[in-house]
Amino acid sequence: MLNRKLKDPSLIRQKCCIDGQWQDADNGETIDVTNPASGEVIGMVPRMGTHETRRAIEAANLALPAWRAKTAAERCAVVRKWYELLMANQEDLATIMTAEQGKPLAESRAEIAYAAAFLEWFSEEGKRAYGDVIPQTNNDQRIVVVKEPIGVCAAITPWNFPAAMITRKAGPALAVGCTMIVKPATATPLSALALMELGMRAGIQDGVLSVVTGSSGAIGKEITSNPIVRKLSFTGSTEVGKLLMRESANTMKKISMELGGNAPFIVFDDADIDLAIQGALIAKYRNTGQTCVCTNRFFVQNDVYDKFCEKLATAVEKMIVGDGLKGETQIGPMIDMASLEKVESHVKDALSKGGRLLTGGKRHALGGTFYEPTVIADANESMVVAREETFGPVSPVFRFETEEEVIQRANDTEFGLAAYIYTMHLARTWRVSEGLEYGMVGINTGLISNAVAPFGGVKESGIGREGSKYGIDDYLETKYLCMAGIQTG
Ligand SMILES: NC(=O)C1=CN([C@@H]2O[C@H](COP(=O)(O)OP(=O)(O)OC[C@H]3O[C@@H](n4cnc5c(N)ncnc54)[C@H](OP(=O)(O)O)[C@@H]3O)[C@@H](O)[C@H]2O)C=CC1
Ligand SMILES: O=C(O)CCCC(=O)O
Repeated sequence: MLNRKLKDPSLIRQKCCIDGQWQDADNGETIDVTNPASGEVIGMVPRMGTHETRRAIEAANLALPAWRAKTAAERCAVVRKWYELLMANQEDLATIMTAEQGKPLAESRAEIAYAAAFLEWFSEEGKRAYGDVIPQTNNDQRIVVVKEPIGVCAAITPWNFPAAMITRKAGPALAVGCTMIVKPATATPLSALALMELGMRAGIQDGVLSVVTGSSGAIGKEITSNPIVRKLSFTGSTEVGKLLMRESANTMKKISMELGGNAPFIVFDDADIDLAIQGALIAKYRNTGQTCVCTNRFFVQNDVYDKFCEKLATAVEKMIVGDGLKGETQIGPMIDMASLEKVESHVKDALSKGGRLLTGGKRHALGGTFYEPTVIADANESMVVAREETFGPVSPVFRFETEEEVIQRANDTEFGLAAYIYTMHLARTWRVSEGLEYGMVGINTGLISNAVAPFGGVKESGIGREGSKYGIDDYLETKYLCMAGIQTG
């Protein structure tokens, strides 16, 4: 039983919070929440739809005037308190996350700290939504620019980061005076509801934040069609992102999209290979390969190709697969059977097109949705893994000869989220970083995520930036005040 593992079992909420009230679905329907490591049902949440979502939106609209009228310091104190409560409950929140998502407990703890860091950062940055005074072109006028909260916002979030993707959106929204409705992924609602519970304890007022679980189609349609919602922030697949963008066009919402990737990880001959292996393990196998910034394609230069493949396979072979709640686990289960089957099909395709299996390559003996961490050498561009995001623990390793060639191959995708390069050559670092059509480039590191840095992609990987000082802009409107009559008044 999950609640027996928690210091504070009241963090497990199985109702949604709308307008400060914990509620069931109008028709009483529920959805089971399962542990992907065991298949065990660990809870149930309401299957809400259009009407409940509309009520949450209306409550957010009613709560907006009072929330935006508070001073930035007052709002930011609440967000800061929320941060403190996340950290005070880190262990319980991590346990809930691992139970419903599967990632190793150490990664869940790290995600709670990462999620909390967004609240801490925006509780400070929210006080700095500065405007401007622009030098006038006519002495009778003053040109003043003010920043205002955009209004009622909505967040639709994925299962792979059940806490951080919520705080990365709700933190800036609430800090600058917006209100928000969150629709978490159906696979991981308990983390979202636990965050909501802590948000209420922190003093978030009724209606300022609501969490609605249930039918993604119905909730999504209400969010995108309702004119009250002025902004939608989405993290998830490119396919759903495009659909939501199309649906939002009619009401001309401001949009942030954080979508899929096809990250290249480029290792040059002059790289520190051991450092590159360390980075590769993080950039590829974190969250069992299920992050949008996970490496999808390794490109390794000729002279170090064999050495890199051998070292990577040796390190990957040692990774411990198992239930994330067990302390030693490094690779948890895939989120569901469909994800496992996608990984299987990518591996099968790669091996049928000349890939050389160095380790892994099949379902793990533990059964369920566990898959062996895998390394495939001699990858080539005819393989599906070259084009599609695998979203699983598979490393295809491509060989390259020249810098120009690898930049061109790395950019040969519709995606442009994260890229990684390993080289000790300073001028090359600049050339390659500038040549890569990606929103983020890790240089001699496999871990780029940081609340103080701008996270986001180019091309079909999305629109907008989250985290950092840039992440606040998406929740603000710029208003221009033209003040005349200065000389005559
Ligand atoms: N960029 C990223 O970080 C992520 C990328 N992905 C990629 O997408 C693939 C599929 O994963 P999946 O979880 O299905 O991703 P989705 O894009 O389907 O899910 C992300 C969120 O969108 C919701 N959603 C799904 N369909 C709709 C809709 N029609 N209207 C409104 N909301 C909707 C989901 O709800 P619900 O859970 O209820 O379906 C979830 O809350 C992965 O294998 C991976 O390749 C997935 C997650 C994150
Ligand atoms: O994978 C994702 O859905 C985005 C979050 C990843 C990160 O912030 O590191």
